[in-house]
Amino acid sequence: ILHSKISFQTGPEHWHQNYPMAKGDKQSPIEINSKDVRHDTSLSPWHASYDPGAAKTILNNGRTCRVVFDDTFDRSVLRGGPLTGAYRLRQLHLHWGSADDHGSEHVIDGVKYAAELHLVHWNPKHGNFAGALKQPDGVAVVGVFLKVGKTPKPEMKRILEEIDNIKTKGKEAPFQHFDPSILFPKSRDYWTYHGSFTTPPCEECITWILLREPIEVSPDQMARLRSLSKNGENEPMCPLVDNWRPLQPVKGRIVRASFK
Ligand SMILES: COCCCN1C=C(N)c2cc(S(N)(=O)=O)sc2S1(=O)=O
Ligand SMILES: [Zn+2]
Repeated sequence: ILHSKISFQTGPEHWHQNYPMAKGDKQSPIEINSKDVRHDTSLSPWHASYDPGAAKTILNNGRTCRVVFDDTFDRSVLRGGPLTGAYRLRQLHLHWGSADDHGSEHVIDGVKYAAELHLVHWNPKHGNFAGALKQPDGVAVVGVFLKVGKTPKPEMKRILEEIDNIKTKGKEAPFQHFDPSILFPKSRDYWTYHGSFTTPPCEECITWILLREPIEVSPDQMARLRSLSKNGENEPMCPLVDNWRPLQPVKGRIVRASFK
């Protein structure tokens, strides 16, 4: 019998076959080892000034849960920190695991968090988002770690309540009057380094700003995230979990810290 084995080579170890950047020397995510981090006193604080009216929709694209914002003008912007100029907020999304002991993309001194929130901003000096992807200073992503705890952030509720309306791939729902800066932890401390998208085509256009202090989510909120399906509504339910990319080589890059 001819064993017709169709191997769908879609895993992260195969991305480079279609996206050569995936094997570049500035890939993300990476592990942050505090002993190798350099405290940079010249790093200024970062500031987000977001317009709640810029929030538009929330969707399940089969790979993550994403909130999209109006980025047609400087309406919701990120400034300061390692950045020059104002970067426009385009979307936020999450990466999470099938259990609480893993799920984040970046790892801090061996610690994997249950999830990682990414707020994606782009530099309007490059005209549009597509143009920004081609520039080393084109995109800035703020990463916020999520850990499971007893005092969940009430503001996380808003995103996770919407999840019931976008259970399957392709589902989109209005998501308005939302200021994502309410998701930020108290401390402004961050690490920053130059890296890439953690999904294909893996362009190396991202200034990563990873917040040191995690925010808390409840076990129920994590269960909701894990109740999303990778498949469409007329297909079998396939839990959308473990949508994180494995660690990539640091290749001599310096990670700077805004704190001692
Ligand atoms: C409305 O947005 C259209 C483009 C959506 N994007 C697609 C990704 N896979 C992606 C992954 C990103 S990550 N995990 O490196 O932050 S940022 C990003 S993104 O470039 O913002
Ligand atoms: Zn991401």
